[in-house]
Amino acid sequence: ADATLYQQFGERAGLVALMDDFMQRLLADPRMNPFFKDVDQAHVKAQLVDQICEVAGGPCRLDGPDMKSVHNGVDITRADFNALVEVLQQAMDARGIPFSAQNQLLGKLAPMHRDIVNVP
Ligand code: HEM
Repeated sequence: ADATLYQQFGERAGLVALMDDFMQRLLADPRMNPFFKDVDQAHVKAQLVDQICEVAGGPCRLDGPDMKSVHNGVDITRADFNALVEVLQQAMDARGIPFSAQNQLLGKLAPMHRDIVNVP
């Protein structure tokens, strides 16, 4: 059978490694650093692992506030959203996640912009 999306991300261990690298890249990116430098990075990474695991069809559930509540304390533009996606793509490339799997995940995350982008 074909590998599931969750399997193509290396299951939970693969997602933990991906989110560790992603957070390092967010902090290293001058566009993203101001958003993430002062947050509880370990917590955000752990929540992202659960969320992506769930979105990719794995056996996890994100337990936390909805995306609108999480992000409404921060001003986020469409350009900010696109920059975060770009950094995520770099992290996925670095881990050798197949392009088609990357695109499937991004297709599931993209509609969340409606709840996350809150500045015109
Ligand atoms: C599809 C895109 C995104 C997803 C799936 C996502 C998901 C998440 C999740 C799961 C959390 C942790 C929530 C919790 O504490 O329970 C979080 C927190 C956060 N996100 Fe996002 N996010 C996205 C886009 C963005 C963008 C574009 C920005 C800003 C450029 C951003 C900034 C933040 C910040 C600053 C926090 C920490 C909030 C805090 O702890 O006060 N996120 N995000």
